[in-house]
Amino acid sequence: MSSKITPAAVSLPKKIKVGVLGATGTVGQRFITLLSEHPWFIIEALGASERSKGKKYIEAVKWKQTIPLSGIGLGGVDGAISSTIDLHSDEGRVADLIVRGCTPEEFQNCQIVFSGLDADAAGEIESAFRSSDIPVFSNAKNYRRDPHVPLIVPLVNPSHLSMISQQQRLHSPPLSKGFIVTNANCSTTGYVIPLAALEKAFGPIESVLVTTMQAISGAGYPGVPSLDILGNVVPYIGGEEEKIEWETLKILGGIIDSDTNHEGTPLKTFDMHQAGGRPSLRVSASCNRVPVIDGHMECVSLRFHRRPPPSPQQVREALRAFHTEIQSLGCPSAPRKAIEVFEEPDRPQPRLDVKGTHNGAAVSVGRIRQCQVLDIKFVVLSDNVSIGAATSSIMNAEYAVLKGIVS
Ligand SMILES: NC(=O)C1=CN([C@@H]2O[C@H](COP(=O)(O)OP(=O)(O)OC[C@H]3O[C@@H](n4cnc5c(N)ncnc54)[C@H](OP(=O)(O)O)[C@@H]3O)[C@@H](O)[C@H]2O)C=CC1
Ligand SMILES: N[C@@H](CC(=O)OP(=O)(O)O)C(=O)O
Repeated sequence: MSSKITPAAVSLPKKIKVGVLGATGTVGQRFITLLSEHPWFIIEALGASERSKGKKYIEAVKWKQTIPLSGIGLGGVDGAISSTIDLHSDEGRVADLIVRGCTPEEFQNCQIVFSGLDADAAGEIESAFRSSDIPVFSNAKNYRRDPHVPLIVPLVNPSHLSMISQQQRLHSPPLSKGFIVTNANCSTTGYVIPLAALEKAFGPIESVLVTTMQAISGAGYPGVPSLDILGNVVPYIGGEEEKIEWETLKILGGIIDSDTNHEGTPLKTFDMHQAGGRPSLRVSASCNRVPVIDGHMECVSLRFHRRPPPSPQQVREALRAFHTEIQSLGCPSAPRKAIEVFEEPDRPQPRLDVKGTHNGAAVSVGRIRQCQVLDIKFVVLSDNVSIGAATSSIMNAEYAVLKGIVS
């Protein structure tokens, strides 16, 4: 039985003060770009390592976004029309914020923090924020396997946020506001969205083969040395295949009642895609780094449990029709269409299609065809830094606000 969050009686959100941890990195910069246009969230504080602490943001960061940093405001934009500020006005500028250390004391005014922290630092820092009753929406891998931490792809399983109350209850001491929610690995996020659409339309998938071609920006800045990647393909990304194979099960699975704890309180657990007599889902991933700047491309072949399987045309229609709760609720960062389906035989392509028509918040699928070994195969393209990271965290937070989980 999957556990559902009941809608809270919340009125439309007021301005919410947010912080960004790891604000100088690739994901941190994308957070800032997106938050600066956000209708509800206002950037209150930025944090990074000791290397950056105490400097003005513009001096600490190697800014790599296409919008100039000097014109970026703090967000909370009514109507979310534009973040562009008048350079001669007194309005707050991200560029002038002083970078703080990543301690909860320095983020006390924040109602939410978004984390783009390096995984080497994220474990302790995110835990300290949670213990200080500050909600954390993280991109780092550290807590994805925690049995009480939701691993959320917002276009797939936002209802897993219902596990937050158990996480807070079991924390010592129990928490009223703090929690950790994680995003998935960027390659997992991209391909799990069409998988979810297909399971919704045609029932369980039994097996998946996925081969990734991952952009350099996935490795952060400065990332893979140019002499390793220019004119080359590197057929190994440490830990990536294991993450895709495991995370897919937690995301596509449900939440079930499990045991009781030593006090006799009933506990819930993630079913890892196995409850309700579903056949277990087997995933095999092969990951490659390719000389592309942004956009992870993935070739997917899969077999359905149902026989006969759906035709390529039925698959196409199901992907086009996929509509998610995040969209129905009206989360401001949700794409109008979750999946863009291409008919052209040579699309999607990273250089042409990575942003799509939804500023990187949706995924693109093309080349849907029959597979002679499994049932169906296709290619999926996702913006690894947007839907694969920052946009997903922001959508998770929007959902939590609308459900009254964050106030
Ligand atoms: N890039 C991508 O496409 C994706 C990345 N992720 C994950 O998101 C996280 C961020 O990735 P990315 O932005 O690419 O990484 P970067 O290496 O570009 O940025 C890392 C950030 O962490 C900060 N940092 C490093 N060490 C510490 C420390 N000891 N204390 C406080 N802050 C620290 C850095 O600050 P400073 O500048 O001061 O060193 C910087 O702001 C990682 O966990 C990554 O695995 C997830 C999905 C996709
Ligand atoms: N490893 C991914 C990005 C990433 O950081 O993944 P994770 O958050 O799962 O460690 C890539 O290089 O493209």
